[in-house]
Amino acid sequence: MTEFVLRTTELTKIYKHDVALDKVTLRVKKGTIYGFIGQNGAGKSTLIRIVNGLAFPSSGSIELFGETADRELVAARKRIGSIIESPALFPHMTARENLEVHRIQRGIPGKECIEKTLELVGLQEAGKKKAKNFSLGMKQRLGMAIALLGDPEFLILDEPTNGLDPMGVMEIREFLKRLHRENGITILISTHILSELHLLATHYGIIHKGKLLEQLTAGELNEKCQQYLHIKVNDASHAAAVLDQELHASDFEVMPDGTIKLYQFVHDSGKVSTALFRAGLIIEQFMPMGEDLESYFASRIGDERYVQSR
Ligand SMILES: Nc1ncnc2c1ncn2[C@@H]1O[C@H](COP(=O)(O)OP(=O)(O)OP(=O)(O)O)[C@@H](O)[C@H]1O
Repeated sequence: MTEFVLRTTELTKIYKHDVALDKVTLRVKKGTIYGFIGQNGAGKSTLIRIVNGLAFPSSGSIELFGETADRELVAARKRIGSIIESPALFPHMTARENLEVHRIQRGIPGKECIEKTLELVGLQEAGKKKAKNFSLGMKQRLGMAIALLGDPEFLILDEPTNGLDPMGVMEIREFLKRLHRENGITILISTHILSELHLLATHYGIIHKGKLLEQLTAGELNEKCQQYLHIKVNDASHAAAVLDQELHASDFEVMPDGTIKLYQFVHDSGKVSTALFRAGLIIEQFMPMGEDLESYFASRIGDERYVQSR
């Protein structure tokens, strides 16, 4: 069985005036949550549309569940559930009725899947309420329910938290985590807001102006965004001795300019300042530093506005 749910090779899409995708080679491993990050117009929706068979590439290829031939791709797409832009809902129908229409349209046998899916997204109590009267969060959950009908192995969500308030964003995040944990589903989620993916994605792909700039795991990203205490004192070697002997710190660096980067005690910095002070050192600078995910993303795509305010 193939290790990858989705692979694209040098995928390119050229519109009349725009190169929407420029030789994108992307890998989504089975069982991962892939955060697909890029600003508006970066090319995320174009890639998702091609994967779903809603647009055709100008060149390059895609592989879904190990299949590359056109005929096999049609069958492979049945194993995908997607929400692209706003979910297609019938406003005058209840959640249950909406699901029933989609079930019939997609030829999914057996009505049992409707209750199961409503329960999965927490809409079993929505009762007679019509979709037009749903909150945005409920609409998004109903959209997810539609995507989840037929037990897809791969869920693709294009900006699923668009317009949601922080509570709604958190709700969706918790729901997706549970779905991933309990059902082992592979998820690709596109967004231009990196913080929404924090604590959710296991892998990241950064796309900018149609080019895939980087793919990395959550662990690699965290390492790049490592937090540390920036310390400047009147005597760096004395301070290093204090860190070593008093605090038994093992992870710090004395920089050529005499400042110290201490990668431990970031959330317990009082201990450090007290030890330095007691040793008679004069503390000139003392602050937590490091990139957060948002500024790392900004620095990768060269967005000066974010980089300078870091
Ligand atoms: N049907 C189309 N015809 C012409 N140009 C298009 C078409 N669809 C997308 N584009 C262009 O391709 C580029 C990538 O657009 P795309 O919608 O894929 O970006 P995105 O990352 O999904 O952004 P957003 O978050 O705004 O949807 C943009 O420059 C866009 O204007």
